[in-house]
Amino acid sequence: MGKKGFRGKGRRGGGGGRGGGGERTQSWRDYPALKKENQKLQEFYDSLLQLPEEEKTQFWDALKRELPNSFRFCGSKGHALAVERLLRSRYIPEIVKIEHQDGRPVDPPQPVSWYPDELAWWMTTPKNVVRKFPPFAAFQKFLVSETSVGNISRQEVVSMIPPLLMDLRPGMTVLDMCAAPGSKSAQLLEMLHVGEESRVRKVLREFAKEDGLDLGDETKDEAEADLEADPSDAGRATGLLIANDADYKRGHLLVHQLKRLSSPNLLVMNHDATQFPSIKLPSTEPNKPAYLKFDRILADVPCSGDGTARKNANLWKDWQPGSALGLHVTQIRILVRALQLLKVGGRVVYSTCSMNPVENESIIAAAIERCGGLDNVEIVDSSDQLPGLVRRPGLKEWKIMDKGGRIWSSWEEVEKFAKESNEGVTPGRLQPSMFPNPAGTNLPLERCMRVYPHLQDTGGFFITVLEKKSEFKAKPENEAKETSQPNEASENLDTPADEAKPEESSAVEEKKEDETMDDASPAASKRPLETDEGTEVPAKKAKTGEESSATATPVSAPTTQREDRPGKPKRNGPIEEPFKYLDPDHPTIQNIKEFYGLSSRFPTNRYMVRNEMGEPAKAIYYTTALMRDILTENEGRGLKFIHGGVRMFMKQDAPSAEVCRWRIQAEGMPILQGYVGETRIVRLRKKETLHKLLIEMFPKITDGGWENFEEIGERVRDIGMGCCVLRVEPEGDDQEWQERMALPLWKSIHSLNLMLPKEDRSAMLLRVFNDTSPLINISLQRKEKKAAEEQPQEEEQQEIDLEDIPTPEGSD
Ligand SMILES: C[S@@+](CC[C@H](N)C(=O)[O-])C[C@H]1O[C@@H](n2cnc3c(N)ncnc32)[C@H](O)[C@@H]1O
Repeated sequence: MGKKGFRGKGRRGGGGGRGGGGERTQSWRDYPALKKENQKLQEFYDSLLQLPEEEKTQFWDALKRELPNSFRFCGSKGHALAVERLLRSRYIPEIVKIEHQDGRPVDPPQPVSWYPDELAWWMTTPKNVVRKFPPFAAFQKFLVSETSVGNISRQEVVSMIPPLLMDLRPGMTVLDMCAAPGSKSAQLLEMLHVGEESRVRKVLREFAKEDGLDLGDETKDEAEADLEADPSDAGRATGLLIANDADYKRGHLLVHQLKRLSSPNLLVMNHDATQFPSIKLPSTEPNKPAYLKFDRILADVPCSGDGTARKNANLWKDWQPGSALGLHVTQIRILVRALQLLKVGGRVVYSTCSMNPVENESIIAAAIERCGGLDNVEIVDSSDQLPGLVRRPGLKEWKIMDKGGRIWSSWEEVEKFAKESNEGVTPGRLQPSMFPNPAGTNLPLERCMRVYPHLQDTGGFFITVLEKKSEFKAKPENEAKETSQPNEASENLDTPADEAKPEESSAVEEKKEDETMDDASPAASKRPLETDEGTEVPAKKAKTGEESSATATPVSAPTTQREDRPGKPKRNGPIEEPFKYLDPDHPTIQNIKEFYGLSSRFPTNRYMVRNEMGEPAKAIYYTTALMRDILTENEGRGLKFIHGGVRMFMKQDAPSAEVCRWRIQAEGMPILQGYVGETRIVRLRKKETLHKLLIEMFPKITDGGWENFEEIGERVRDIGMGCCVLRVEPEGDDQEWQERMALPLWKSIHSLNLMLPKEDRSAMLLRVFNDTSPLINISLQRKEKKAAEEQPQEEEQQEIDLEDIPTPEGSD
């Protein structure tokens, strides 16, 4: 659709807001188009893809058009579906009223046909039009608000494909090797948690029955819950996702993105994936160390990213054949390492947002060759997966464009040229593994999957699913090369590692992160990952290539813990705080248990803090049992863990000694709430009661203020001070008032406060009440009123000080 004009009514095109909104007609104007031409790029793909003339035009037209706007509903399925319902019922009816300037109606968002459960959507109106054009304002607000709280992921549709081909199931151990900014990791994490909510509710119902409590009829969801899907931890998800990125800053972007999913099953690491270290597990046999192997690995590697030209317009001027050539060796190493780390029977999904075979089919062929061939690694036929997704088979024959733009069909041709015309020197950056290997023609490379922009109006993408058939000892790089194409004269054989230096190879600009943190960008690494300050390298490179796939990669020097490397400058960023688990008998844990009446069924040996002393100071985290084993077993081994665990309790100033100083944090609430005793529970049923608690911060309950709280009034008047669980159990038929939740509520001497970050309050106000009014800080209003008076009363002053403290933003 591109840059066409639009017209529509006012700023409230999609509804929303209790405030005003004009009825002006608005139009969105064109802006000067960037020149989208690159002669070498066109020459290369015309020669490589050999598309029929008509299709060739469609291919280039699509690559030059602006990308459709796409997004995915995320989080637990029930919640994601609730947010998706709002799109249908509240926003689409308004979007269809918007018109192009020529009177054509705007296409409303549509579900992506091949994405399960209609959770992925797209619309032809580009992102920047939705962002800037007033009639889309309410819809844009919805997108931004739900993105900020983690219910929507603004993700390019092709980037959603790789996780869907992983056949990932709850309970699995999963590694995402190049994970930042994290949209695919988010998908993987959701898959690990599939069915958890209903499993947990079913188990809690069984516990209640054992305790002689009647919870009424089983819900449909509970009746359908499959406890066997992940049976060992009272319905909770036991799997693990390690999201890794070599870039420290992008690693933290990853943490920011994924923290919103509040998963105790997520560990974020910061390693070069070509040398991803072996992770120790508690051993079950004496003198026989055990190491973690993965069921599933995603290798969404750094690439030249020519498939993203629709949204990275700079690619048109920046594209150089050398960008792809320079990443080839790193990509092979990452894939070989992935195959080594995999369990037999496990799957690696390899993907790039490039259409260049030197980053795709040649990597698959070279990695299989280095791992010992098809007996050890199979290319999985995924043609029956994702029906509706139009794709093309992988190439069996291809050509390579050298740094200077000359196109070569085979390594023999290169060798001949080097010998006869170029004084034995190979043209820039070429090497044998880049070319179709005559010895490897039996590889079913047609099982690889190519997605081109014109097939269904997307970016370009490449995906291949590999399965490990048996353990192997990977061939060293040189040996693999010599076996395939020996050539003593080639300069490349002498300097293969140099070719992979990412800082040389990334001609592509790293993607500018906008508020959506959309991915599918190339993001090739921009600095040396394998050299400098040897102590930082977690696993020796030579060993990585040569070891058996079953063997551990040793860690060369401990670097994780603060005390290990005092004052040492760090390649990747500051050293992270250590992870220390608390003794279940620790007085703080005992105090928490007592105050909240926590059931003894809830595990107490998974609480962790992040400081050298191992004492609860600011936050207490909760992790799965597997993560605890990993973090404790690998302490001091030099592994760079940058995030793990969900904040379960936060330190809080309390109004008296009897009140527990550890409030339950919102992100830990879904895990813990079913185990909290009745003494700390408040049950809310009416929509308007929640509205009051969301919009008002610190509403007063003394002096009869509790009477304004409807069905919870008496309960909040009588319950002891401190943190309690507000169980939201909606009643009535309102479709937008159906979702059950548990939220932390703090009771002070005079007031109440929902312990939610402001952006969560605002997002919930918009979602449940279609209300965009600003929050009202009652405490602040009172404070201002008092400041206007001459002498504030001492007791009142004290109340304000106490109430000013318990806001989650302030204390996190
Ligand atoms: C294409 S992006 C990954 C996108 C990501 N999978 C997603 O869906 O959001 C490639 C990532 O690889 C990282 N990277 C580059 N070289 C790496 C290496 N040797 N090891 C691990 N990560 C690397 C980059 O920092 C970048 O974040």
